[in-house]
Amino acid sequence: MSASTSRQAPVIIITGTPGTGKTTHAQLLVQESPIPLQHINVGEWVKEKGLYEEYDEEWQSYTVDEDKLVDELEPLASAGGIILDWHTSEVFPERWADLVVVLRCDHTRLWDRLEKRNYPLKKIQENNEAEIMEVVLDEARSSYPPEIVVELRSENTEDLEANVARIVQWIEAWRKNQEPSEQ
Ligand SMILES: Nc1ncnc2c1ncn2[C@@H]1O[C@H](COP(=O)(O)OP(=O)(O)O)[C@@H](O)[C@H]1O
Repeated sequence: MSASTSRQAPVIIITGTPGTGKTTHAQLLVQESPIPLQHINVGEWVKEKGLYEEYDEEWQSYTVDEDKLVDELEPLASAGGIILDWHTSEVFPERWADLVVVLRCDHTRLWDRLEKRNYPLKKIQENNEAEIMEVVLDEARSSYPPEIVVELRSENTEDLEANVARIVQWIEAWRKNQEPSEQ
């Protein structure tokens, strides 16, 4: 049920606690992918397209209008060839997803990355705790079939390069699998 046979290119969800490296991975993947992929930084999309209900000053984040977001993304997901980069995944319907990558990072390293981003202390603490408690991983595992959910470490550049190479291999295999149904 996960992969749509009519799609010419897959939908890849890259999720993980803020700071684990989703955007960094997505950007490199766009460069390395054997087929064109559009990187959608969902948080940025929400802001640009006004797909939110309100801005929460205390948490310095937007309360997303999930129905609007799904409606906006539906045509792109149906066509395929996108990377959805967001810290939560359950809002994306299972039928969209061909691969769900969950990035993980040591929590002390994550703390440093979020501090550099000038996040308020409360937000750093919350994200740090979420990473320790595997909140994003649990969410992905409870939203998608186990065979399409992959947990990858994102501690350093070696990890980044190895992860992207692995996703590229997965794309090649996905393409091969699609061939018989396209003829
Ligand atoms: N695997 C990695 N190796 C080295 N630095 C990384 C890695 N992943 C992320 N970073 C760094 O951590 C910071 C946050 O990365 P980013 O991709 O913006 O995370 P996210 O999109 O998950 O919030 C950036 O400064 C990025 O360069």
